[in-house]
Amino acid sequence: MIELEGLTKRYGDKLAVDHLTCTVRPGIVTGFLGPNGAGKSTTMRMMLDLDNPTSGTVRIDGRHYRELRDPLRTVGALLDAKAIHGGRSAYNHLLCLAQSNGIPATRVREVLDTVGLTSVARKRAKGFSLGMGQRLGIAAALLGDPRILMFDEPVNGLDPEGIHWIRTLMKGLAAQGRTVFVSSHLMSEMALTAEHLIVIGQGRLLADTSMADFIARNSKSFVRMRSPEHERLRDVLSGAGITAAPGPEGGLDVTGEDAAHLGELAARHGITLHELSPQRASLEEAFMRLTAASVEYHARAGDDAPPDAGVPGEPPEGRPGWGADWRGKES
Ligand SMILES: Nc1ncnc2c1ncn2[C@@H]1O[C@H](COP(=O)(O)OP(=O)(O)OP(=O)(O)O)[C@@H](O)[C@H]1O
Repeated sequence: MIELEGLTKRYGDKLAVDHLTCTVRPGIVTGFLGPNGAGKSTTMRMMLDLDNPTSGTVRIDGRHYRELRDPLRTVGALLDAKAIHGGRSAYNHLLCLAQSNGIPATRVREVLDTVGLTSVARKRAKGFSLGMGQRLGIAAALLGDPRILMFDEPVNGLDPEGIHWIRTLMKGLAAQGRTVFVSSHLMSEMALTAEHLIVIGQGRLLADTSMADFIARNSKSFVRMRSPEHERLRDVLSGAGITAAPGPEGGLDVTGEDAAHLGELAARHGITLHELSPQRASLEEAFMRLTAASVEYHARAGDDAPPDAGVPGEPPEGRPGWGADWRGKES
C-alpha cells in the first residue's frame, strides 16, 4: 500500500504537486492520470524518495522509503526506461542491480525470461529499440519480486503485442495481491487495465474512484435512434414527453431513457427502427471533461476541444460549446 498525505512539491513559483492525499491499495491496478504537467512524474519521484517533498509524507507499507531495509524488494519502479548504462548488456545491467541489492543472480535470468529479452540478454542496451528498453526497465522493476510496483508510461514504445503483454502482466501482478500503480496517456489502454483511478490536474487531486464510477460521473450516456419514419418517431417521442436532440445521419439522440423503453414505445406505434443503440462515454471523454479546466498546455486553434463527448446538444460543463467562440463572432 502507498499512502500520500498532504504531499506537496514546489519548484520556485510553481506548485507542481498540491496537498495530495490518497491511498494506492493492493490487489488492483490503480491508474494515475492527469494532463501534461499535472505533476504525475513529480509525485512518483517523491514516492521513491528521488525528490524531497516541500511538505507532506509518503508511506510505503507504513514506512518512509528511506526506512525500508530492502527497497528493491519492497518497491519496483519503471520511471525512465532510458536511464540505463547503454554500454552494458541487458544481463549485466540487471546483474549489477541484483548484486548491489542482495538479489541472487538466478533472478536475472528469470526476469529476462518474463519480459521476453532472453535472446538479446548479451546485447548492449544502447542498441535496443524503445520497446526493448521498456521491457528492460520492467525487468529491473520486477527484479526484487516486490509487493509494490510503479510504472510511469510503461506502454510507451510497445507494439500491440507488447501492450497486451504488459496489460496481462500488470493484472496478474495485482491478482497476486501486489500494489500496482501505473500512469499512462493511452486512455483506451488504461480503461482495459485499471480498476481504480487517481486523477490529478495542476498538482491537485481531481478524482480518486473506481474506473466505472469515474466514467459514470464524468460523462452522460444516451440512446441513439434512427428510423426511416424520422418525423413520426420524433412526434411519438414528443407525445410521450421525451425530448430528442438531432444526431448524426438523421438520427435522434435521447438522454435519460433506457433503450428498452424507447424500443417498446416505437414498437407500440409500429415504427421501424434502423438503430437503437445505447451510447456509453469512453474514459477518454470522461477524462477530458474532468480535466478541461486544468489542462496546462493547450493546442492552438481549438485543437484542445474534446472529441464529441457524446452528449447531445450540450457542451461539457464549465466550458463553452465547441465552436461557440466562432459562432459568437459571426453573429
Ligand atoms: N525539476 C523541475 N524544476 C522545475 N519545474 C519542474 C521540475 N520538474 C517538474 N517541474 C514542473 O512541475 C510540473 C509537473 O511536472 P511533471 O513532470 O511532474 O508532470 P507530469 O504530470 O508527469 O507531466 P507529463 O504527463 O507531461 O509527463 C510541470 O509544470 C513541470 O514543468
